[in-house]
Amino acid sequence: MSLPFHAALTKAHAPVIAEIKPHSPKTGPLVAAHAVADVARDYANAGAPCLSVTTGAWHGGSLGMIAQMAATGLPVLRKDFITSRRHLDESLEAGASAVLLTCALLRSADVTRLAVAALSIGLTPFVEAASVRELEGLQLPHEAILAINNRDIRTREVDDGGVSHSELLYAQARAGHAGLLVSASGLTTPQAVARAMAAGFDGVLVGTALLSGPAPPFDTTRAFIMAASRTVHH
Ligand SMILES: O=P(O)(O)OC[C@@H](O)[C@@H](O)c1c[nH]c2ccccc12
Repeated sequence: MSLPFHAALTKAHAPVIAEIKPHSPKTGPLVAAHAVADVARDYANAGAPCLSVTTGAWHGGSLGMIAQMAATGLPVLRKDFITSRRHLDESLEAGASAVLLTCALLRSADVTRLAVAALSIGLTPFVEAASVRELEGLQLPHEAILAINNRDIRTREVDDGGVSHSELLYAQARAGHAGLLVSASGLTTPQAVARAMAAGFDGVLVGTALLSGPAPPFDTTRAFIMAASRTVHH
């Protein structure tokens, strides 16, 4: 039996996790707090199967935004620095369907422990790794989602800063995890999304680009959704 966030991504025609990051440390304000519910509705209407929100204060987020976004009926990923069982319970109570576990913050044994604990209360663990070393020690339950974070400071300067990082780590990630693989962060164009899908990823996560484009979020999201549409194989 598959949990809601995992199931929604698995069966999506265009597996785009659309994220709201109210404030970007890099680009400044992206969404006013009062507009979170409206943007979530735009994402849903544009065809996103799953949503994500950064709840940390440094991103202008809050726990209450989860419920505002879950009101769309779509499952919501909580992105925050989650390091304890208490954070998992708090996420569930706030209405989340999935939680971020960041490899850079946790020992790999703790990633596994928290992933198992998340699943036991019905939350999908969304585990973010950014390097060969972080991937090496990982032992994840099959129902966890493994995301390659493209924002890796160590390679930012030698690649194009985005999807090529996912392409480089794809084979290792696939070999180390039997479940879903997502390319996350730094996907700035629909072309980058198409490349991640062509590389073999099961989905993508996009935040800033949906909110900072010249067009309204609905139109931008449509373009990213089209780029992620799965080609039908016979
Ligand atoms: O806005 P982008 O480049 O599409 O990236 C989103 C997301 O991955 C990023 O916000 C993120 C990655 N890891 C995190 C940990 C906490 C909060 C936020 C994040």
